[in-house]
Amino acid sequence: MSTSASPVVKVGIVGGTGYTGVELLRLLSQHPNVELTAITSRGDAGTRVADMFPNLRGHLDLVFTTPADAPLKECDVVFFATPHGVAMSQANELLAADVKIIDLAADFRLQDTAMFERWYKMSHACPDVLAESVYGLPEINREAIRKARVVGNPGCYPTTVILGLSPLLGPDPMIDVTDIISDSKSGATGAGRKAEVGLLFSEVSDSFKAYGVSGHRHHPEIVSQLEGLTGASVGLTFVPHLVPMVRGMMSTIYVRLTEKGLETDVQALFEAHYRDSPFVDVMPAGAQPDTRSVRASNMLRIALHRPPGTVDRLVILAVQDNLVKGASGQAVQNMNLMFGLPEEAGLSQIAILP
Ligand SMILES: NC(=O)C1=CN([C@@H]2O[C@H](COP(=O)(O)OP(=O)(O)OC[C@H]3O[C@@H](n4cnc5c(N)ncnc54)[C@H](OP(=O)(O)O)[C@@H]3O)[C@@H](O)[C@H]2O)C=CC1
Ligand SMILES: CC(=O)N[C@@H](CCC(=O)OP(=O)(O)O)C(=O)O
Repeated sequence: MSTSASPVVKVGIVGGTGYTGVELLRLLSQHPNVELTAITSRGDAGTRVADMFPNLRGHLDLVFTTPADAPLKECDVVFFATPHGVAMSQANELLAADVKIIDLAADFRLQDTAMFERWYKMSHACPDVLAESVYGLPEINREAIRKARVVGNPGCYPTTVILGLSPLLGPDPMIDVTDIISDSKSGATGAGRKAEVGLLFSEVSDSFKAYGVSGHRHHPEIVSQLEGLTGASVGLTFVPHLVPMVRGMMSTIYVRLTEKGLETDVQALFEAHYRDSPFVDVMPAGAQPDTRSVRASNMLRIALHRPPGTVDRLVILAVQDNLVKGASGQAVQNMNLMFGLPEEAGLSQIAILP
């Protein structure tokens, strides 16, 4: 990285043709401190990036290269916008060349290798690198991310659930941590750009369904982070849904307040907790955040409700763009911290309405 008054970070992206890859390209091509150096595709090597993605015409003059030909070792940081298992196979080689790594997949999210192997059906290629990696959720791990060489960017659902609950946790939590319910919904880009019958327009549109109810790989990721924040066993019912929209994610989280929580002004608690977090907006009590209000921006909006019918129920609404705060925007936020840049650099986009 150059160290002039306006430092420049040389960036490589493995997996530039997918949805999170093109979102990284959109954000990084406008970032004031980034020089995009390498972008890979196995199937489209030789194609100009702006020919595949016309939104980048005039902003990016690069050609896809194969991962083997890409000058990844000349970069300061490489983003892996690839399926699970790709980043860990190249991590040691890149680290030896002094290249930092941000993985958008799950190779560096679960510290327990047995748990990783159970959920992802592959053995971990570099447990030593996993042990030094940092879970890339800046709002809970900001200082550790600043010093990290390897960051495991969170899954999209976990970002909404963990940030929706984090102010309520700690050794003496405000909620009953044994009984948390998250009813979560994602747009179809959450499943990536791959060709699959279940993702066809005719299958997804004009319909609405739950999936992964008996087990989803984000469940252990969320639980392990919540347990780290509270130091106790967490009981979570997590039900993801696929909704007929392109981008956007919403988690509706149901909890029961403890005596301590009932005595606390939870609205003030959330506002104080996120006062210095530029990408978490705690809306006024009773507000109704919608996914449109965060579309294409790195913002996660939260609102708290105390619905009638019980004395201790708190409902937390959390919305984000799954491709931005849920993936590529969060990855850029992590890069900013790792390179001593302002956390908001390149991430000031306001949501698109309508
Ligand atoms: N979509 C979302 O909302 C979110 C996704 N994620 C995670 O981010 C990662 C990327 O997701 P997404 O962009 O949606 O996925 P896509 O399926 O849209 O894209 C995957 C990309 O990886 C490349 N690729 C596939 N296999 C390999 C390989 N063996 N070596 C190198 N490159 C490879 C493909 O490019 P090519 O075939 O051209 O080489 C393609 O560019 C995934 O791990 C996903 O789970 C995380 C949070 C949210
Ligand atoms: C709608 C949809 O299918 N979403 C994906 C989650 C996307 C994501 O964040 O997943 P990773 O953990 O793979 O990074 C799913 O449920 O598998």
